[in-house]
Amino acid sequence: MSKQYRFPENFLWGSATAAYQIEGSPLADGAGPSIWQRFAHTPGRMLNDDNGDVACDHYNRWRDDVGLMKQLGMQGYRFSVSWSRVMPEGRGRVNPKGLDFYERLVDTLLENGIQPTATLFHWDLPAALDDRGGWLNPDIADWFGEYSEVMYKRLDGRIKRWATLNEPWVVTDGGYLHGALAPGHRNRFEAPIASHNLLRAHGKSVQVYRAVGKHEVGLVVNIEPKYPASQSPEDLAATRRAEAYMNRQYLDPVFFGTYPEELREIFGEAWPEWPQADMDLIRQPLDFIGVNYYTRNVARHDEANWPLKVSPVRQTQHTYTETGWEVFPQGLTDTLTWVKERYGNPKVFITENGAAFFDPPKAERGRVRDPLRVSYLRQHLRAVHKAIEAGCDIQGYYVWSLLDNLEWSLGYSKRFGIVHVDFETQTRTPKDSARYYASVVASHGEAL
Ligand SMILES: N=[N+]=NCCCCNC(=O)[C@@H]1[C@H]2[C@H](O)[C@@H](O)[C@H](O)[C@@H](CO)[C@@H]12
Repeated sequence: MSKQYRFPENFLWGSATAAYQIEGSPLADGAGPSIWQRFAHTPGRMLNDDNGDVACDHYNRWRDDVGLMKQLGMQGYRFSVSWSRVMPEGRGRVNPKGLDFYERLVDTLLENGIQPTATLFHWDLPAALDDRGGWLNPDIADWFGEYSEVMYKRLDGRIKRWATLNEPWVVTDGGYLHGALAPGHRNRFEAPIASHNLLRAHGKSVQVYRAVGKHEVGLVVNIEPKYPASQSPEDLAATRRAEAYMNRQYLDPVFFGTYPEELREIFGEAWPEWPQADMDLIRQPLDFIGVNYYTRNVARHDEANWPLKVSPVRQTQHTYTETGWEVFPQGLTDTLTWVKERYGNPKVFITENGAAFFDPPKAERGRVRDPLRVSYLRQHLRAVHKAIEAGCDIQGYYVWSLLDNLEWSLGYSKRFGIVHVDFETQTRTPKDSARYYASVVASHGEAL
């Protein structure tokens, strides 16, 4: 075996999913609706009118899915908790059957030697809270703190690593600025408020964890490195705006207590003055940062592209995935070294990395060949190793995703899983990429 890809002894190899994308049964056993339950049942919002009523039926098949992770040798599993399954109205009443579901899942993961990592909010806000303004209502920081306390008190210790939020940028950009994701708003004035309240809620949750938790809590962000299409002043400024908007908007407040100045430039009159008390709340010390990496962006100035005035430039020399993302593994190394240099080499887990390539709706004689995904994983894991060799404190990697699942408003049209799901029969079939990833895990990276 080549020794060139040696990973740290305690490096954790896992896979990741999210509640609304895999569980199904969104209203079972006393669960309340989330905004994604509402959004997915709103005509015209979802490709092919797909929804999460069944998804991967993980709510009923969770034990077999843990068995699948065991079979693949997974050491960790990152999942998300459906807030409205646990608290149907988002605050106040706790639904014991909702809590029981996650407790059984966690106990079974532990019995199988798999470390659970839970994300408290992965986009599926309780609909009852959205009725009260959702992320636009400043009270949501306390609502999220209350929900966090329920989860921390019940499961901390068995869960030793918590993430408060998943990708506040996507929630804001998709849910409040461009409207492609729930709750489907398109408002330049709402987006900064929602984004700020997401960070305030994160800060409140971390404060609660420091009071009742004994292990680790962090934040998961998507980072997409920006490269200028040219060295023209316009393209360089556009690249800086895009980089501030997607990559610094969340980590700067958390690490420095300040927003990037470009945000006022981008949002203009729609960017409020934020109280110092808010910035102090957001700036809670964290135990780790989760980085989700998919692709890079080559940015050019585009006066017409509201409000960022930036557009991507397609790179013809590289492969693109089914979601239209360039395969660019060097961007992962660049992202990890950028985080190290800008934020003082914090402990990082790559909490999502993967790709959608075309896979058939059904396996053929028990096999699903996905060479492009095998190549994607190999290249990106090598990119991680390169960052580790550059001194980055990377402590784990979760492939997105364990299962083919509901790709939000793109429905079931995009398959990210290393395990194929036949959505007619719910049959799971490990793809070639699952076998490859399992061999990498078993060899602790040497099979890369
Ligand atoms: N150009 N461009 N932009 C790329 C920006 C990526 C934004 N989307 C994500 O990161 C989502 C993350 C989410 O956690 C998961 O729930 C989603 O299923 C995956 C796959 O979509 C990724």
